Amino acid sequence: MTPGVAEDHAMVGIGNNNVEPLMPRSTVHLEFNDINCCINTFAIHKLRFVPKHILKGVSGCFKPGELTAIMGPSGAGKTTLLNILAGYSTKGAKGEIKVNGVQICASQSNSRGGARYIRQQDDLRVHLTVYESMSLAAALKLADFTSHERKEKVYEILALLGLSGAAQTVCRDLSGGQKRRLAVSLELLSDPSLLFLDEPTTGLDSSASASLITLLNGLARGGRTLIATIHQPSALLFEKIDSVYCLANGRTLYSGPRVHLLPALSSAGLRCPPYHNPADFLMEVASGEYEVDLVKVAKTMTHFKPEQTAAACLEDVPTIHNHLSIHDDLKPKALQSNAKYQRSYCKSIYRSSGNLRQIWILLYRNYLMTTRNYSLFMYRIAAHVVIALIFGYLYFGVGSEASSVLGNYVYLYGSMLLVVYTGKMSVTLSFPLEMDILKGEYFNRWYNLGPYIFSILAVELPFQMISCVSYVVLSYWLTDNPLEPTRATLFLATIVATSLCAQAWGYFIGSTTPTKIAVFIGPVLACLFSIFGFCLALSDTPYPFRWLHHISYFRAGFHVAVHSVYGFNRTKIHCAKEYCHYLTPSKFLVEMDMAHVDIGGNMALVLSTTVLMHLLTCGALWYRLNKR
Ligand SMILES: Nc1ncnc2c1ncn2[C@@H]1O[C@H](COP(=O)(O)OP(=O)(O)OP(=O)(O)O)[C@@H](O)[C@H]1O
Repeated sequence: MTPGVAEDHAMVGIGNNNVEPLMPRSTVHLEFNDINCCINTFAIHKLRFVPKHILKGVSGCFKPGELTAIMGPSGAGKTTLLNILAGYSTKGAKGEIKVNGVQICASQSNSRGGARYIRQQDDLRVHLTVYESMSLAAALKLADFTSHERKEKVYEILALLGLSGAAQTVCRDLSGGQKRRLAVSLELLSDPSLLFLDEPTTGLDSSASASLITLLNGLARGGRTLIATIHQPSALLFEKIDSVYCLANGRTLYSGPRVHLLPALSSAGLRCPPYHNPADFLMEVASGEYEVDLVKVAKTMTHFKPEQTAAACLEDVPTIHNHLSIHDDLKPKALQSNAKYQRSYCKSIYRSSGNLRQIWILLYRNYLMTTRNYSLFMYRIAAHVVIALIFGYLYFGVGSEASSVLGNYVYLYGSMLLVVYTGKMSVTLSFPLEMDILKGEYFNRWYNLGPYIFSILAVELPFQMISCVSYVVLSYWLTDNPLEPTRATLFLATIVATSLCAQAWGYFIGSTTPTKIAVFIGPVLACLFSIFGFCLALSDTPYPFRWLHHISYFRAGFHVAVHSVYGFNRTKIHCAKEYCHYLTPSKFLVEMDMAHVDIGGNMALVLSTTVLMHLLTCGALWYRLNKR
């Protein structure tokens, strides 16, 4: 461990009982000014795009040591604001964000002081246990820790979030509240100073919500800046919130300490009835139930708390730092004068593991998940074996009989179609189904895209190969096709390569099209490509469609497969009938327009298409993950 990191460990309390456990290494002041968000949406009745102003010049600041609730009626722009502040989605955003005084543009998607974002949906790997999820995340995020230190940290966080008892529970079986707490625990591993949570209490009952908010409050007390969108907290829950940021129709209605909310509302002539939940009252006001001019109300409330203006935000830093016993070096003056220092100050000092180690950890994670969910893989192998038996039965012995050459041709075509469909369709939904969780993990910097894709392919590629081999070995033998090593090996290699090419297409389609389109575009493309070379000879193909013949990996694979069985000067085939039209294999190849098949060229087409599709998939995923 490097000396610098050892010091940092001391600061976060690892092995040091004098410091508050799990205290972040730095504090983050988040200030934002005049944030606007305008998105062009298509208006069907006007048949054109019209601008939709979601946020209209909102400003405010969030301080360390506080849990701030972003509240407001549905559609007020809470999630949009949270996304922009976190840098998660900045589409259509304008304005200025300052992290410890360092300015960034709202439309920039870069780091907001090493922020972590916990989204509304539980992005958990359901087949892993709580402990496995935590220890794998720790292995990815805490490269400089020894395994003993990582283990200690995992247990420390699990204890803090009340999950010690559920450590060996599979995530799928956790309650809603436990899932939310685990989502928080996973991000706490790298001690983020700034944590965004989108509706953490949605779907939880009142007691689970209360315990989660209490916990978030405790985390904020450790010096973190916690910002959560909360729909309609109960009075009990509201008590645990330090600051309130309320939006109404995309404008700031109130920004300030919770305890000042009711006096501020009163100053605008809005008195909360006795025994009424202040949070409910605020929501009623924000929803327009009191028929008051909300812009005027907001203005009056701002005047009620002048210290809540953005300029006052940084002035509070010394107090907070003193309160948190942060290192003397991290003083506000230095923060204001040295932008470069401020940036490093905000960054997470926890070093993520390198690419090779990420591959190793992600492979292990995939292995664990696959062993827990092996039925899917078993079904796939079983499907290939069953189809091999059915084809073997239907086309029994056709490969060695001249009168059944056309039957064998259909078997070869059917085999190609099967491996193309299974290769493509088994992975088409891989990325769409993974996308949400991948986005969350990638945004929170668990790993890089390269190791992630490698770890997926390292499991899927061998598996598809095994499926193809089990199909070919059985069906090829039952149909009595030539067992000469060269022919059989070439046939097997062609089938496997074509299937892997279809698989690469499946990944590409899944990573570029919406789920519902992906599931039908895959078969449509497979069907289109299969026509060329099987039903349609090149000479019969109209000129505008000939390029499809040339780029069809299906055609290339199919021609090589047929050639491996009937080409290479195969001698006359046994004829059990009086007359067999295709007694000579070369005659069959000539009539099928396959007399001259360029084996190398076709295989190169299949392999290069495979590589190209994987590269395009990487590019598409990278774009989707980095597009904000
Ligand atoms: N990408 C988008 N394109 C068009 N409109 C959008 C987009 N994102 C958000 N909106 C619109 O902006 C408004 C605010 O959305 P947002 O999700 O921020 O509200 P919210 O306050 O979080 O609501 P809720 O509490 O219901 O989740 C809504 O009317 C929503 O339809």
